[in-house]
Order: sequence, then structure tokens, then C-alpha cells
Amino acid sequence: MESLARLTPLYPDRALIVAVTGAAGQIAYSLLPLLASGTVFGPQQRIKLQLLDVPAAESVLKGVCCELEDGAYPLLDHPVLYTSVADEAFAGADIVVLLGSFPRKPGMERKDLLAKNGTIFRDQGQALNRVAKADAHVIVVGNPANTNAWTLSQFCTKIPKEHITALARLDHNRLKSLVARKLDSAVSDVHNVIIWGNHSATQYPDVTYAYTPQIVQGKMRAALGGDSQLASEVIPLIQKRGAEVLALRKLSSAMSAAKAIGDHLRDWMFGTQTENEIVSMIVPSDGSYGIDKGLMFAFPVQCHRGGKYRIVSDLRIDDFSRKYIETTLAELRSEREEAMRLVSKMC
Ligand SMILES: NC(=O)c1ccc[n+]([C@@H]2O[C@H](COP(=O)([O-])OP(=O)(O)OC[C@H]3O[C@@H](n4cnc5c(N)ncnc54)[C@H](O)[C@@H]3O)[C@@H](O)[C@H]2O)c1
Repeated sequence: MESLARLTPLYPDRALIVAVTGAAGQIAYSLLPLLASGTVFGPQQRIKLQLLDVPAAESVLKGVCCELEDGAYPLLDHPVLYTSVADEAFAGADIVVLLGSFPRKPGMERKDLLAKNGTIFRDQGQALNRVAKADAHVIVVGNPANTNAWTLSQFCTKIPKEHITALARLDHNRLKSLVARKLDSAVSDVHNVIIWGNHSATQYPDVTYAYTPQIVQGKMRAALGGDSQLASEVIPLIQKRGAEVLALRKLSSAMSAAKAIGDHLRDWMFGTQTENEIVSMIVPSDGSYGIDKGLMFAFPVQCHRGGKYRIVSDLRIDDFSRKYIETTLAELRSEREEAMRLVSKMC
């Protein structure tokens, strides 16, 4: 159960300004009620929403605003701002949630996807530079999330680099829930699973440091059947979970993505639930574990109230884990190289 004391308002005297892009899309449809109801920023924090989508989505976005009005959320300031102009959506924002991105179409090559999104995240980085608060906190969700966040940070120099993050929490939650189901435990009893690397099929879902009241730290890999079972079942299941949901729903994960965004923002702004709790966030590398400085990489982190976090940098990595980390690192380096080439053309 969430401690309400932990959620004392960040700004007792004013509304927290939250900008959301891709606000006419399906994740936003699950996320906006969580923001408006106090589930993310606490039951006393007033919220002002500033929503952005492309001009073609204006009517849908207007409909979403009607529904937000009809929800009669006590914490929500009216009117909800909706626009297709990034500078209007980002003006004075404290929190920026970037859902909008260009989706991969059949037959599209990865470099074309990076190019399309490179332009979007360049433009939005420049808009944030112009109008967002210098201490705004940003989460990138639109895929390819790590590299979009990296591109954004190249053009958004006003906001400190460590305030620009991306979402690994959905993968983290998927792993936590899978461990709980496998051990027949409560989800709340599972601690310190970790996602490393790219939000893609190369990510490394790691249970080495996970524990429950029954399984002490260091015994989890064995409790889940040993390394061969992890390699053949648990790890691929998490790596491919997004594709599984997509195949079943014919739509990508949205409800669980919205829940994960809320978890990421709440832990980031209010602190992780206990001193030793580890969560996974995509943040710029500080060089820990041999990951190139500045690369946007999912790491184990611990957060402290006010939007501070530290990468947990002293975990021992054995050969089994190192192999997976190197694979996802190689993929991210190649994505960043491609993005760098595009960025140098854009400057
Ligand atoms: N990191 C993660 O864990 C994770 C998980 C799930 C989904 N995602 C990604 O999140 C993104 C959003 O997912 P969704 O299901 O809501 O998609 P969606 O297609 O339902 O909605 C995306 C919205 O973004 C808008 N958009 C496109 N370009 C824009 C721009 N330049 N500015 C503002 N809005 C723009 C579209 O018009 C659309 O309304 C996708 O890229 C998806 O792949 C990431």
C-alpha cells in the first residue's frame, strides 16, 4: 500500500504543470485519468494538463478534453489546454511526458524510423529549450525510446541531461509480475528486479539481485530454475512481451504502459519506496559498468524526493549477465551512431 505521507504535494501552493505529447493516442487515454485523479502525484497536488498532438488528431484530442472535463476530477485545473503547437504545450512545464512518435510501418527500415523520429525529437528538444522550465523533468516513451531521448538531449541544452529519462518501467513491471507468478508470491513481495539496456528485444531482464521474503538475495536465479531456464524461458518472455500483447490485442501495450509511466514519475519525484529499493530507468550513463558516458541506457537506480536519482553502480556482474549487457549495449551504440549521423546533418 502506497504511503500517503510520501506523496505530500510537490507544490502545495500551485498546480503542477504536466505536458503530454501524443495525447490523442491510446497510452494517453489510460495515462491522463491517472494524472488527473492524483494517482501519480498524490491526492493533494493540483494538476494543469497541457496536451499536444498533430493537427490531424485535433478532433480526437478535443474529445479527450471533453472527457477530462466530464470526469469532474477535483485536482484538475480547467480549461485543459490542447494544441498542435509544441511551444504552447511545453510552456512552463514541470513534467513532460513524450508519448508522440512516428510508428514503424511495414517495410520501413530502422534507419528511416530513426530519421523520422530524429526530426520530431529535435524539434521538441528545441521547443523545450525555448519554453520549458530549466528544471523540468522529462520522460520519453515514444519508440525507439532510448535513442529518441538521446536525440532530444542533444537539442535541449537548457534542461540538465540527468532530467531527461526514458521508460524501462514497463519491462521492469513485467519482470516483477512474472517472478511473482512463478513463485506464487505477491507482486509487492518481489524486490529489485532490473532491466538493463535498450527498450527493445535485446534488453536484459535480470533477476540476480531480486528477492522475496522467502528467497534471499543471491538465490533467485536458482529459484527460477537456474541459468538455462532463465535463458530459454524467462528472459525471452520479457524481451518479447510487447510483441505478444501486440499480436493478441492488435494494438500495443497501453494500459500497462500508462501504469508504468505513473510508477516511473512517482518514484522519480517522490523517491523510491524504501532506501534499498531498486527500480529500472533509462538515464544517461555516468560510465558505470563500462557503459559509454551519456548513452541512454536502462540501469538500476534509486530515487530521492525532488527528482533526484543515482545509478546503483556497485553490483557485481558475472559472465552470464555480462553477455546480455554487451548485446544490448552494441545495439544501442549502433542506434546512437545512426542518430549522431542524422543529428550532424540537422545542425
Ligand atoms: N517505452 C515503452 O515501454 C513503451 C511502451 C509502450 C509503447 N511505447 C511507445 O509509445 C508510443 C505511443 O504509443 P501509443 O500506443 O499511445 O501510440 P498511438 O499511435 O496510439 O498514439 C501516438 C500519438 O502520437 C501522436 N503523434 C505523432 N507524432 C507526434 C508529434 N510529432 N507530436 C505530437 N504527437 C504526435 C499521434 O498522432 C498519436 O495520437 C509509441 O511510440 C509506442 O511504441 C513505448
